[in-house]
Amino acid sequence: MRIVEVRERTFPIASPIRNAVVDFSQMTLSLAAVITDEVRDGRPVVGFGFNSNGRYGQGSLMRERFVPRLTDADPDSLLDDSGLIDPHAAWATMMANEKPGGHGERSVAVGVLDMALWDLRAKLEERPLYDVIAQRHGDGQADRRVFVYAAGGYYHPGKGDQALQDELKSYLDRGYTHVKMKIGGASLAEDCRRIESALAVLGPGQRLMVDANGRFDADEATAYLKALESYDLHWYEEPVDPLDYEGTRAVAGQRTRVPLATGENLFSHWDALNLGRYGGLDPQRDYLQFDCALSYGLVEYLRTLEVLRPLGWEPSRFIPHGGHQMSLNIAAGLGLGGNESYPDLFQPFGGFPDGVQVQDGHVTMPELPGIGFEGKSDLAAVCASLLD
Ligand SMILES: O=C([O-])CC(=O)C(=O)O
Ligand SMILES: [Mg+2]
Repeated sequence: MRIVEVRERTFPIASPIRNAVVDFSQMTLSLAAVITDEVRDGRPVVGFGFNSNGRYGQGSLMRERFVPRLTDADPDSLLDDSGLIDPHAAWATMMANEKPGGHGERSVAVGVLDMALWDLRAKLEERPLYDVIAQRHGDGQADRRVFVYAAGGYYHPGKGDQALQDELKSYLDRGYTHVKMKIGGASLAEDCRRIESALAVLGPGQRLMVDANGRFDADEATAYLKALESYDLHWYEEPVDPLDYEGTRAVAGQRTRVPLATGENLFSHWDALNLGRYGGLDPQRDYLQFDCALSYGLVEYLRTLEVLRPLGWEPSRFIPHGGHQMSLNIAAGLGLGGNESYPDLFQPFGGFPDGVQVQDGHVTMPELPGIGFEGKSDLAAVCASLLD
């Protein structure tokens, strides 16, 4: 079998919301289709992938470097002994002639293609990707029940505390137990009022995460932490710039009972390892949120898990950013702590296959071949549009 063509297109995922640092009025993503000459049920087998919110579409990098490397390669060099596409070999081919370090936007372009290659691989095996991952890289058995939390609580023009409460309550009504809201885009006093409004809806039990999107320096982040300590929070996310390991360490060293979470904007296993080495985080208390769709895909994510394990980080402390089905499959296949979800945002790319309900803060993965995109009809239609 061989890859005959890779198509990509940029799609808008714009939304009139903002966090502490960016608004999403111009947000886009790249969707890619890896098309093969393997025919099943009269149709070629195609793998799909896309990046999650936050880093925009990466079509030019794919067109100029990563796709030609795949399509120009000796087709046999991309296969393993079973004669099926090997995402690890394809990854090495895409990354030929790329220097180490400087993990900017190329990690997004490769992450999109890596996702499509894993979707392809699992479809060729006619199995759910979580099974492929569990067998090849986990303990052999996937756990199809995955914790998910609802991310939202953005700043929005004219949105008051009542609207925030209504939003968060609607997530609870849809089966979520934990919800996330933004902080750092208003004064500390206003954010405290918003947090209190949210907690009034949620009740006790550390059911609220707050996300500062890397907005603060260490002193501001620590001042926020002092105020946050009086609330019963599940975690305090990205208090400082993700590359500010010293700042992370300063916040983490305050010895509070508020867990920290970070990592969605670190894009390589080296960056992750540096966070683990120098960020002062506690593997018993804190959480890591690396998102394969932004950071070179599952091939690199496996390296990240591997280098952090000796520092005490078990897969259960990883809860990826991004709200996509790829990370749901990884969570089920490798026993991660769960996955983010955006119930009302970034559609049709986020979310779950049709009919999958959130119950008691968990979803149960259906048995669909590949990642499962074809089981979500609105997403399947967008994927299919790439093949017209
Ligand atoms: O607002 C964003 O950029 C998304 C984000 O941080 C998250 O989902 O944690
Ligand atoms: Mg975040």
